[in-house]
Amino acid sequence: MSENCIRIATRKSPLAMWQAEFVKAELERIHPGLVVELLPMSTKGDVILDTPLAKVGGKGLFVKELEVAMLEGQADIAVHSMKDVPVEFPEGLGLEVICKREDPRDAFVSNKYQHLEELPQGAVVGTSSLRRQCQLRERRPDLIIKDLRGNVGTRLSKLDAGDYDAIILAAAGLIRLELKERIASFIPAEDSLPANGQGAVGIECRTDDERVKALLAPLEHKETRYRVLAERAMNTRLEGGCQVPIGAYAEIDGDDMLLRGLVGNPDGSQVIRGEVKGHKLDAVALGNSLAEELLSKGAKTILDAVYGNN
Ligand SMILES: NCc1[nH]cc(CCC(=O)O)c1CC(=O)O
Repeated sequence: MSENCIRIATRKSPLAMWQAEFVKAELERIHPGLVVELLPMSTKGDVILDTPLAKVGGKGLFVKELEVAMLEGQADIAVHSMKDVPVEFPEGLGLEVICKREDPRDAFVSNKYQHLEELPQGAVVGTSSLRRQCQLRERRPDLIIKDLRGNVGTRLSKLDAGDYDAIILAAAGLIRLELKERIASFIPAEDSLPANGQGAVGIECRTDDERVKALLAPLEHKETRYRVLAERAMNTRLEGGCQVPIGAYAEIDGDDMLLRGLVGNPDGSQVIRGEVKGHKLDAVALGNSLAEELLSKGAKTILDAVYGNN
């Protein structure tokens, strides 16, 4: 591949394309003369759109094809929503850069109501995220949760068609796609603890590609990396697949990190919460210790039931 070119493997969804274009623009701005090309691809996760994600199973549905492209040399880097990146990378690939985080909160989107609290008894809420479902049901067992899949645009059109009273989406995706005005209200982390990595974009590349790694380095955002490291460490220790509602959210103030986590049942009948505080440089240790705390408080029973380890 030419010395002065970088090829980005990306999914074709508008959000994935936005993220790839963002990285392209940043790289071209920082390295005048560098040519950055996009290689848009379909992934298994894009193809199986009519099955609830929790039932599709298998990790990394949205990244595998991109990784093959890098290993085979058709592409140099892949840009991912950190939320969708599996904890382990194939031999020869690694997550070189984590970019500055967008708003990590979940967003309440509705054409009729401003806030979650305004929803009447039995209102229909769209989400396919077990994490969001669990936290909604915990407070409002009366709500009817209906599955909602597809790209951000598809989800909004299903809301507009009247299929739901409200839907929950990541604020970051809406903001990036210039759809911020669709957000009726931001749901505070206390009420809907975000998924690990939500709102952060990561860049994967071949671990031995020093040329590409040097070009990518200026895009790294340290604070976001510590936060995402802590959140992912918690998830990793819990072996969090997509069948279990798990939330993990780290914040940094100076050198201090506060990491909050939860594990629950999809129906919200059991929700286990915990938090740890420590130095941001101990992000991974904090994630591990929070996972241990959650396991000892009963998360183990929930996980065993879901994974059939009894
Ligand atoms: N699971 C799909 C997905 N992956 C990343 C985002 C949003 C943006 C982000 O978290 O960076 C979304 C959509 C959503 O959850 O509403």
